[in-house]
Amino acid sequence: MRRSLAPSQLPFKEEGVIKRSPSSILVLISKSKDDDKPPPMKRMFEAPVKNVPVINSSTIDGESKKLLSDSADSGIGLARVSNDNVSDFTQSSETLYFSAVWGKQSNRKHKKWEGDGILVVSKMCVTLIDSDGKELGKLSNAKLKTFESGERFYLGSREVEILDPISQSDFLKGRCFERCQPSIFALKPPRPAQFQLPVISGNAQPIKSNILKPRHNPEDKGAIVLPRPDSKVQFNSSTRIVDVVIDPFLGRHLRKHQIDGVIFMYECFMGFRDGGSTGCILADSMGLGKTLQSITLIWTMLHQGPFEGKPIAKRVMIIAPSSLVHNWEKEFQRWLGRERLLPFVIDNKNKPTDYAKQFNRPVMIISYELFVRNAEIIEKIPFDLVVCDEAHRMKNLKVKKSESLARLDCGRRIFLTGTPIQNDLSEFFALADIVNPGILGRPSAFKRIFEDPINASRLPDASEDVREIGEMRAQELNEIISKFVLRRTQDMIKEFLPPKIENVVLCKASQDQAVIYEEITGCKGVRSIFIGCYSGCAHLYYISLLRNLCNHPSLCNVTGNNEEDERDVDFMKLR
Ligand SMILES: Nc1ncnc2c1ncn2[C@@H]1O[C@H](COP(=O)(O)OP(=O)(O)OP(=O)(O)O)[C@@H](O)[C@H]1O
Repeated sequence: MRRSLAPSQLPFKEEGVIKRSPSSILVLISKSKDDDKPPPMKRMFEAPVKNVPVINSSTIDGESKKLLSDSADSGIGLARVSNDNVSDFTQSSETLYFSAVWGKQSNRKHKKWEGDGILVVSKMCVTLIDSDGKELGKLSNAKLKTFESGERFYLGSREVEILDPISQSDFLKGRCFERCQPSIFALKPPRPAQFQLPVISGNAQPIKSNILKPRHNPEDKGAIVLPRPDSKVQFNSSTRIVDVVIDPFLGRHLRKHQIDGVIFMYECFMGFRDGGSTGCILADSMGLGKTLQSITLIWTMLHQGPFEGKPIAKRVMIIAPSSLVHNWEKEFQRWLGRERLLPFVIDNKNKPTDYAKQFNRPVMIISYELFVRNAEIIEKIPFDLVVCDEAHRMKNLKVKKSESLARLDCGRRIFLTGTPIQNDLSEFFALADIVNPGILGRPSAFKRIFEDPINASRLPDASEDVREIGEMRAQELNEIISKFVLRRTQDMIKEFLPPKIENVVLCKASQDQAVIYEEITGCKGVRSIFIGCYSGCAHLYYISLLRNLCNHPSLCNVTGNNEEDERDVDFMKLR
């Protein structure tokens, strides 16, 4: 989207001053018996009579005139008239796209446009879409009119001005829509050095050395050095850059994919990746060691930083399901030992207010339930990093934990989850929007630009066009999310796992199980499934009933949903 052409900056143009692009005029032609008559005042695709000139064959050169008349002969079609090369789109099925601005119809000279939009001009119709992907109006069977930069026309109750052509690929990928906004949390520059009183001679401090040493030697064998800020990152030129090296105490345990994961999280955390957002989702599948990767990053950030070597984080909060809170504590102990870092675990005795008062234990671990209950107090603690384990719990933006988290004044957020997309893309949107506010745009726009076209393209009866646009949008979405989402599968740790051994052990059914089994398999519903004439969809119901029976007969709860089956299976006999 061309922000320089924001509606507020585009007043209506005065009569006769519309600038015509010298290189390209696009003409939409519909052969009609009215074509030779002057257009009535408020017909679709006609310029407002007062201030917008209508392009017709008398306003263009000879060659173009020929093209127009040729095109007009063949009915509805598109023609591009160009000064240097003339190409005929009359028979073409090509769709063309333009950026545009739109507003209410009015004759006021200095009116502000209400919004940016996109015009989709196909052979048969012209559609105006707003910058959120919402269709604002459509015109089919358009009458003879022209398209070029600066051209204005009416579409329904709106007036539209064409800006520039958009490439087909930008439209198919959804790039022309307004969506990616940078995170609201900009990278904080290092704090300026504190003012120091001039000292009396003789008591002068030794001159600070210009060379700062990294905490661990980057030259050591096996040293893991994190990336330095590059030219994309803004910082004061006098700031000294120091290598950040992972503590070898942890580094020697890290597997290759874990090193990559720590580097990825570090780059996001520091805003070094494209887009500059500072949140990320580590979506490695189960067992890849997301906890160790997070602990490594936390430990590094608590002691080091690339700018003047100053640590980047002073306080870190880890939010986890209550069943995993002590697991986190144990993992800290396992990898760092209590003498290096003793996390502050919030429970009935230790409150967030106690954590806020002390400075020796920088890492606070809290369950989601206690986090929500203490949200108001926690909001006042200046955390530099928040890590959320099993973050798919935030798949709904309206639940309290999501709302409380979104309110935290800490832009450095790391979400850990093995299942970032559980059911649909709107759940993923919620995660992304909390971790990097605004990165996927507004929810309604995301739905229209990505979710709906992608879902539509996966339906079995999707047309070729629908499939193409869905695939392109999916590709584009992947590209956007790859900046802040990292996912690896268990292939990464295959080499570290012992071979899988499967043992099949057959167990004889008990007498009760055998009787119930006969009851179930002999009932009307199951019999009709077996002979293939069951019209309902109770297959899964019976499968889970039989699976429960294998575990224990008392799990066959017949007071379930399916009344018909309940009547059919006479479990009362068993009691
Ligand atoms: N480099 C390593 N060397 C040895 N053990 C490791 C290493 N990385 C992780 N582990 C161990 O593997 C186990 C699984 O790790 P972890 O719980 O972090 O996985 P995860 O990705 O968080 O899985 P989940 O999605 O189930 O939470 C843990 O017991 C952890 O201590």
